Amino acid sequence: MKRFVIIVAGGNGSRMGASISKQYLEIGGRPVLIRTLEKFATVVPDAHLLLVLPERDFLFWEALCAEHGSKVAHQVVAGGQSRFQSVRNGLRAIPPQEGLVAIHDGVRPFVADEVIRKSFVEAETHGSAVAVVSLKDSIREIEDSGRSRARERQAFRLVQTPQTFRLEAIQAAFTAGELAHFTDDATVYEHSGKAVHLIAGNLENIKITTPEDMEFAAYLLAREGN
Ligand SMILES: Nc1ccn([C@@H]2O[C@H](COP(=O)(O)OP(=O)(O)OP(=O)(O)O)[C@@H](O)[C@H]2O)c(=O)n1
Ligand SMILES: C[C@](O)(CO)[C@H](O)COP(=O)(O)O
Repeated sequence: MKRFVIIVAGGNGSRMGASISKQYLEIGGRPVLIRTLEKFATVVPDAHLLLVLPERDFLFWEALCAEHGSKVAHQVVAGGQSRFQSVRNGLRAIPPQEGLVAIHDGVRPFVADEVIRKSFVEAETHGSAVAVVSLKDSIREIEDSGRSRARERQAFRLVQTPQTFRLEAIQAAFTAGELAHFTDDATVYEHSGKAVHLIAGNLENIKITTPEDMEFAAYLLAREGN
C-alpha cells in the first residue's frame, strides 16, 4: 500500500521563546526538523514525504537544507493558523487514493525507528495506529471547585506522534470543522466515528517545546552517539 508521511512544522514555537522557530534550532549541529525529516526518509524510504511549513519560511528552509547538505526529497506545503489546519493542508495536498499516512510533529526527532515501522503495519490492519506511553507519575484531576482528586494512572496514556491512518478515512475526518478538543489527529479521527488503535511509543520521543527540552535533546543525542 502506498505510504505517505506528513511532518507538521507550521508553528512559531512561542513557548520556546527563541529568536527562530524551535523546529530550526540545532541539536548536535543539525536543525531539529532536518533530523526528523531524515529519520523518516531512512526508516520508510519508499514513502512520499510532505513537510508543512509557514509559507514565509519556504526560502529560509531551502537555504537551511543547502547549508546542512540535506538532500531528502520532499514536498513543501503551506501551514495554517493551528496544528489542525496545518495537518488539513497536508492531507489536502495528497490526491485521494488507497494508502496509509503517518502524521508526525516536526519537533519530535527522537521517534524510534521501530515505532514508525509498527505504526504503518498496525494502521494497515486496524485503520489507525497512535503512539502512546504510560505515565510514571501519580496524577490528579483539578475539579471546577479548585479541589483535586487522585485518578487511576493505569487508565491513562500520554499521546505522541506518529499517528498513522488509512488515508481516505483521515482525509474524510479532516473535512470536519475545527473543534477546541482537536489537539491531535486521533481526536479528529475519533470525532468521525472511528475507534483509535493505540501502539507503544518510545519515552525518548519528546515534543521539543520549552528551553529545557533542548538540553534534554542534546543529552539524548549524545547518548545515541551522534
Ligand atoms: N499552526 C501550527 C501549529 C503547530 N504546528 C506544528 O505542530 C507541532 C506541535 O505543536 P507545538 O509543539 O505546539 O508547536 P508550536 O505551535 O510551534 O509551539 P508553541 O505552542 O509553543 O507556539 C509542531 O511541530 C508545530 O510546528 C503546525 O504545523 N502548525
Ligand atoms: C499532537 C501532540 O504532539 C500529541 O501529543 C500534541 O497534542 C500537540 O499539542 P500542542 O498543543 O500542539 O503542542
